[in-house]
Amino acid sequence: MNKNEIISEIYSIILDRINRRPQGSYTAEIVNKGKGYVARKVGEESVEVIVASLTEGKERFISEVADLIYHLLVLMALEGVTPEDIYKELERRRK
Ligand SMILES: N=c1c2ncn([C@@H]3O[C@H](COP(=O)(O)OP(=O)(O)OP(=O)(O)O)[C@@H](O)[C@H]3O)c2ncn1[C@@H]1O[C@H](COP(=O)(O)O)[C@@H](O)[C@H]1O
Repeated sequence: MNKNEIISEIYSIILDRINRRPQGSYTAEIVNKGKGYVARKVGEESVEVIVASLTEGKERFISEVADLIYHLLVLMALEGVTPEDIYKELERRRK
């Protein structure tokens, strides 16, 4: 897989899980608990990124950043916001 496309690929898989809600899908499990639950997971993972940065070292930091990005993508999907929307906003801000 092209590394530059991994965010879009995972986002597509997340959309599929939200539409189909298959058994055994973690995405389906947290989405079934509601947007508030997913939003709180984003908050929880953000705190874990901070703790990893301050006390736990690089490997743990990488793992927690990946967890945060995944949960953010789920929340974005529930908001109807795509990675392309975020890329556009970042592009607009670029100096
Ligand atoms: N990238 C991820 C990913 N990163 C982290 N996680 C899950 O996020 C959880 C991490 O949260 P926690 O540490 O709080 O663990 P937890 O205690 O199990 O979570 P809670 O009970 O608190 O909700 C773990 O259970 C991981 O399995 C992910 N789950 C799925 N993906 C991607 O999403 C796709 C769809 O996954 P499914 O929905 O499981 O099919 C997969 O193909 C992956 O690409």
